[in-house]
Amino acid sequence: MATLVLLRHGESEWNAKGLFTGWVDAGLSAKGEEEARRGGRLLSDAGVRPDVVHTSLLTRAIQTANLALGAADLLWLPVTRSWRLNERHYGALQGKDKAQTRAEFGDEQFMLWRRSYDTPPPPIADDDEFSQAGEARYALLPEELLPKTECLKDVVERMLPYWYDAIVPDLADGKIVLVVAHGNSLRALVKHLDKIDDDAIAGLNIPTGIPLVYELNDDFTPVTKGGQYLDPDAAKAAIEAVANQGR
Ligand SMILES: O=C(O)[C@@H](CO)OP(=O)(O)O
Repeated sequence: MATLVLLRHGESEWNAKGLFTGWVDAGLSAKGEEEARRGGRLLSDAGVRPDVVHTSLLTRAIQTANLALGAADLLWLPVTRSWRLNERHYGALQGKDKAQTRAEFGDEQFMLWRRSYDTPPPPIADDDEFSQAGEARYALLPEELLPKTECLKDVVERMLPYWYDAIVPDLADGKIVLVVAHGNSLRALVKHLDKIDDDAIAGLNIPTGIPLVYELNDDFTPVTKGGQYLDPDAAKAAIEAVANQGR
């Protein structure tokens, strides 16, 4: 049996402003910093002590990992980072206000872009102020792999190689693995773990800063579908809030 802990970063400055964020490198808000610390305390209170950590390359996930690990007195843990755990690239919607986008394009189109499995937003132009073209952080990434937009299906496809090549080997070694990532990269991972179908995944939202613990069987399938949030009541309220963004 193996233990996997998923943690979405705390509230970012852009979450607080209601903007589509994607690969834009927004930092945590003061509330998000506190959520991250609380996530670390929830882990230690529950006696869940990760052995290794995986994060995306985005500041809000890295800050969250650091704050949570600091609160759990685990800042010394080995950490590996990958672009494959990044948030979904939101294409030309990056930097746009969610409520305004919904008002302009209507509820159906807004939800298609936000939660459908295979409809990506329009691609972002390289000269858009919110494009990642030329960012030093992705200098080692071949140009054809740097997304200009992604739907959740694209995220599943670019995330799974990291799951199988980097995370599963740690789990197979008997390590408790903490993955600190994003709303949509974690939705992609949960879709895979819980075998959620392409339509039903639209209804799954992940709250900021609350650890989600999965016990896994020897074949890395969940013992209990959906795992267990360490603060289920807070998770329920926060999931509702994520679902209602832009309204
Ligand atoms: O803007 C984003 O990048 C994501 C996560 O904050 O938003 P949404 O929940 O709308 O997919």
